[in-house]
Amino acid sequence: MKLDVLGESGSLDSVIEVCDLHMKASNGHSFQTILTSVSFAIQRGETLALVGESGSGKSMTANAVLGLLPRSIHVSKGRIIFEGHDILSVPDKKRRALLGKEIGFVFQDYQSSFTPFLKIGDQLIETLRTHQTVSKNESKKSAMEWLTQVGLPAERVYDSYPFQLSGGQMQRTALAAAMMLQPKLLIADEVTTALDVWSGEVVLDLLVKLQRQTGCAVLMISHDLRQVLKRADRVAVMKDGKILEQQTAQMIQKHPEHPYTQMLLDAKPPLPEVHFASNQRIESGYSPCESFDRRRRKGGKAGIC
Ligand SMILES: Nc1ncnc2c1ncn2[C@@H]1O[C@H](COP(=O)(O)OP(=O)(O)OP(=O)(O)O)[C@@H](O)[C@H]1O
Repeated sequence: MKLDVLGESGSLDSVIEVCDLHMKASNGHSFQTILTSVSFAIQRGETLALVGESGSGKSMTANAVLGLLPRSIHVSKGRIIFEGHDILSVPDKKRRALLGKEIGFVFQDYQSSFTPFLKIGDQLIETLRTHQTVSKNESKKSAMEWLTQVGLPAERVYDSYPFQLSGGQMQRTALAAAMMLQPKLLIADEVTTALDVWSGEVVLDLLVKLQRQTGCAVLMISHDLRQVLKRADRVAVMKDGKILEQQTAQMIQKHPEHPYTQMLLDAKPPLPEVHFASNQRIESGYSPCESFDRRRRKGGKAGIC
């Protein structure tokens, strides 16, 4: 079902529109409201950040877009329009076809992005061939190109098992896997949470670089206002399942309207300067972020570089 959303949203350029979304959670006896009247739209090439403290409803909003809500949670009101399709009412088969191909996603838990006992290259090929009619050789070429795009030594990562990659490398590989299908919308949910600050900054810079190259829309989810102010075009500040204010990143920084936004701004500590170019390849030895990442994961997996 393709909807004509012009007139309701006022724009045909929106890749995604979330309209008056309400959600409730059930504990088996009663319902608790977890999201109230959440609305936003993201245009092509634009990044909207949902920012707020833990439990404010950021991930559930993203999960609703992805159709990945837990059984205990349901949408009680509202619509989510992706490229003219109301994805809350499209058949499961159609939604599964959209996922990955047209809506890419990278989550904070990079470990679960890959099957542990399959080599990265095989997994990337499978992802590509699930969504596109391409030969194995073409898939390999494309996978290698995208691994290079995220600054990784493509040959070695392609031939590695996930356990042979550091956290930063895994998250970059997950970004490559999401972007190689050239989605119209990328959802990046707390992609830096499991990384050290340095690796996290590199991954976010790569995300911005790839977005500029492909022109996709990005829904960036973070609890860290300082991270998103550097990269988002617009910011929606969430608390207790509601959007308190939604403005350009510049306006949020200079003229926050809500006291809670001001509190988040006041609370932010300065970010350390990262002098690692996001597109820099790691030819040999560990990059500072990978070394740091290895140290952080005591007795962890050997990095591959
Ligand atoms: N499986 C679940 N069943 C019932 N309620 C849930 C479930 N998962 C989350 N919630 C509730 O939904 C609300 C929104 O949670 P959500 O995970 O979207 O918050 P968040 O802003 O993404 O937080 P975080 O940054 O910690 O992930 C919270 O009140 C939370 O307790």
